[in-house]
This record gives sequence, structure tokens and C-alpha cells, in this order.
Amino acid sequence: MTDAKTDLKSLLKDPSLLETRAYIGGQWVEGDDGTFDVTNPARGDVIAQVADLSRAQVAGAIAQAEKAQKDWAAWTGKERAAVLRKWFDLMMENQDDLGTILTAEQGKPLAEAKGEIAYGASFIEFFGEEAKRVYGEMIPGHQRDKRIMVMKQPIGVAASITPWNFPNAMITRKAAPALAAGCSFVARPAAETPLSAIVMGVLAERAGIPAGVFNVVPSSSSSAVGKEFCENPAVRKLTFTGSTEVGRILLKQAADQVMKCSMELGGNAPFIVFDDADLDAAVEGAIMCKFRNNGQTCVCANRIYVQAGVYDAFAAKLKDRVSQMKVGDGLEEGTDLGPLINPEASDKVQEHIKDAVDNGAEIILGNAKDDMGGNFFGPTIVTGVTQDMKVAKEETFGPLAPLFKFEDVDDVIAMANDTIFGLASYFYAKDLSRVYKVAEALEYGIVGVNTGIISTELAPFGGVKQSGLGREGSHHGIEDYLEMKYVCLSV
Ligand SMILES: NC(=O)C1=CN([C@@H]2O[C@H](COP(=O)(O)OP(=O)(O)OC[C@H]3O[C@@H](n4cnc5c(N)ncnc54)[C@H](O)[C@@H]3O)[C@@H](O)[C@H]2O)C=CC1
Ligand SMILES: O=C(O)[C@H](O)CS(=O)(=O)O
Repeated sequence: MTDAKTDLKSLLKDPSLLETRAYIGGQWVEGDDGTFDVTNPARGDVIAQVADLSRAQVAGAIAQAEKAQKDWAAWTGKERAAVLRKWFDLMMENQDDLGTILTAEQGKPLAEAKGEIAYGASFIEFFGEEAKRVYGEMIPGHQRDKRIMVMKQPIGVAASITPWNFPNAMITRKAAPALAAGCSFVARPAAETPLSAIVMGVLAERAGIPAGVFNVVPSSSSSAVGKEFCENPAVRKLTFTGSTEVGRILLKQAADQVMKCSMELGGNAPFIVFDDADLDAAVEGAIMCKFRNNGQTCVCANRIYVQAGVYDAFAAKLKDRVSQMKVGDGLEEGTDLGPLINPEASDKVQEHIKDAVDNGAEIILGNAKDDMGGNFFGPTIVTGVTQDMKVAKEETFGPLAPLFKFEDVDDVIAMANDTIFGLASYFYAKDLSRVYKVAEALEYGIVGVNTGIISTELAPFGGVKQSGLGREGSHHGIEDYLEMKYVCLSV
């Protein structure tokens, strides 16, 4: 932890982007429950006090969203596309400031934060364009005088609950398809990182998105907001990114209203290196995949399986590269790995390391809170990891690279699939038939082949098994915000 204090306003080119109130129905609103503190996880200082909304205020936001939605849905796709384009442009024009706000509250290095802003903006650009392509269809009738028309219509009010690890992109990946489809949107950001969400309200207002179409409702009480979202009959769609545990709670709550839900939940990504892989490329892929956002990404490699013939060479190369990574304050130049979000995150990494070592694994790098103390944890590599250890079963969500050794293809496929999760998976191999076989056999929504980075607005992102329901991104992503209506025409 450094002693530096974060005077966030002074770091911004446009200080008016730092807003701490809620954005409801086009108005800036104080919280009935006062405020809650937002801290910089690198420095531990309070950087803002944000409006803490009551459940009644959240209900009010939903009412505003409901009121605005019908008119918004009546806009043409092209008209909606034009304001979404403006929202995208404003994000990119303010990329530096948005990145600084994000780093200050979340901790990731500034370059990564700016990358997240560009990534987040890409969903708005993409789905703005898709707004023009919400096509229905005509199906040949079942009788001579019948025609079957299928129209696509917006679901209505969509509500989101999002985590702190991608405070911008997890909101835009949901709000952009919702708005493009003609839904209105109420966003409840994680209490750790509300500023990156609120600033999207500032830019929505500047872009000319009509009042009530995009609302941001910060609150320190996630369960109260979750209940309001699930119990308020005006909400027709709940979209969530976070842990499988909370996803299950929300699905149960949403059942009473038979609400449409999208769930982007936890992962336990295997990263497999076969003996015919390009080892240098595999090491680079592992670095990007494992240490992006300091391992706090649900598509991060959680288990690294390396075939016996290349195990030692891979471990040595990985150690060499990881030992060069600099841990530090994300706002400072040259930082590769920022702090973890909070002390509990650091405790979880330590618990996984201890469990592995107690059961026979060996630490070849790291295993310590970084010299900087606080939420900083040094990147760690452990060898000799096996399927019965905690790290094989749970998402570590931190900078721990556990190396498992395997002998043959069928064994590693079985080990990789031996989890309740099914979000992302990765493998490095050259043999074409092996590539097909493994890609088909992995029980995951996403497979990266010879790459450690799979995130893009152009592809359908989402998991199978207990990693979730639905897909975000790509032309499929808008479908989750549309209902199909079958019109039977007698002619
Ligand atoms: N899929 C992903 O991207 C993420 C996965 N995770 C996993 O979850 C673990 C715990 O991280 P958390 O941030 O605590 O995840 P979480 O699932 O507890 O929180 C995600 C969001 O849900 C909200 N929330 C929590 N309980 C709720 C409830 N009862 N009703 C409504 N909203 C609720 C939180 O305030 C946050 O905004 C991580 O270590 C990681 O394994 C966490 C964050 C993101
Ligand atoms: O888009 C991404 O790369 C990820 O969605 C972030 S997370 O949800 O996997 O943590």
C-alpha cells in the first residue's frame, strides 16, 4: 500500500466526468440512504462518496425506465443507432479520463483500463449498428390462406447487476444490445466500482439518449436491489455477471415472475499445452490469459495443464517471464499487475497456495504478499498440482498459476471437463486432427486455440453448465433483449 492520496478530480482532463450521484429519468439524484465510500484498492484511501439509493428509489428508477421505453422502442433502428454512435464517440474521446477513473476505483494498470474502455465502447459501436438489423421473418403458411409473420420486439425494461472486475465493459456489453433492441435499462454497478458506471450516465446524457432510457442506481445493498429487480413486475429482463453462487440466488428470485434472465457466471478455465505446441507462444498466451486484470477475470486460465514432455521447459520459461512482471500502483507508469480488489481476494489466493503446498505441490515463484503490502500480491507459480487440490475445483481469481502435468489427450480432456463450470478453455497444439478433437471435446462455451485472449464484441461470449445462460456480444447478443411475436395472417 502506498501513502499517496488519490485526488481523482485533479487527474482528469474533464473533472465534470467525476459524478457521484445516481442517474434516474434524466435527473441527477442524491441517495435516500446517504452515501457509501469508494476506495482506491492500491492506496486504500477514499476517493469518492457515492449516492446510496434506497430500494424505493430503485423502484422509482424502474418506473422511469418503463415510462421511457415505449417511446424509445418507437424510434427507428437508424435513429437509435445515431445516438448510440454518439455515446461510443464520447467514450473514445474521453478514453483517458474514463481509464483513470476505472484504475482509481478498480486497481488495474492504466493501460489495461484504457483498453477496457475501448473494449466497452466496442459493444456500443457494434450494437448501435445492429439496431438497424433486427429482422423478422416470413414463414410459408400451414394452410393455403395463411401466412406466418415473425416480428422481433424489445422485451421492455432490462435491469443489470455487474461486478467490479470490468466496471465499464460488463455494463456496456449488456446496455448496448438492450438499447439497440429498444429496451430501457437500469444498471446497478458493484459497490466497489460505481464511478465507472455513473460516468456512462454523464455520457449518455451528453449523447442525447432520452431521459429514463439509461439509468444508474448505485447502492451498497446488493440484495435489496436484486430483490427489487426480481419482484418489480415492470422489469422483464435481468442480466447478471458475477459468481455462480449469486447467479443461483437471482435465478430463484426471478422465477416468481418468470423473468427472462441472462447469467454470465464463474469459470474455471483450463489452459492446456500439448507437446507439439509452440512453447514460446504458449507462454505468452498463458501470461495474457492468466495475468490479465491480475487474474481477476472469469475467463482467466485457472488450471494450466502441461504435457509431460514439455512440462519442465514450459515451467522454466513461464517463471522467467513472470518474474519480470512489475507489481505496482495502476496509476503509475510501468505497472504490469495492480492490486487485488480487497483483502478477501488476497486471502483466497493464499488459501489456494497453502492447500496446494500442504498436499504436495511446490512453489517455484512468488507466494507472498508483495513488498507493497495492502492488497498487493506477487505473481505465483506452483508445480506438481493435482485434481484433488482446491485450485482445481474453485476459481482462484488472482495471480496464481498452478501447473498440472498430464500424459495423454484423453486424460487431459477428462480433467479439463471435470468441473461444474464451462465458460472459457484454451489449448496450444499444432496437429490439426488433435486441434479438432480437443476443440470438440471441451465442454465449454468458449475455446481459444493457440491464443490466450478470446474477448471481442464480434463473438458470442458465454458459458455452458453452471457458468451461465445466454450469450453476450456478436449478432446473437441482441436476441437476449428481444421477444419473438408470431402473427398468423389469414389472406
Ligand atoms: N463472472 C465474472 O466475471 C465474475 C466472477 N466472480 C467470481 O465470484 C467471486 C466473488 O466475487 P464477488 O464480486 O463477490 O461476486 P458476486 O457474485 O458476489 O458479486 C457480483 C455482483 O453481484 C452483486 N451481488 C452480490 N450478492 C447479491 C445478491 N444477493 N443480490 C443481488 N446482487 C448481489 C455484487 O454486489 C456485485 O455487484 C470471485 O472471486 C469470482 O470467483 C466475481 C466477479 C465477476
Ligand atoms: O469480456 C471479458 O473478457 C470478460 O467477460 C471479463 S469476465 O466476465 O470474464 O470477467
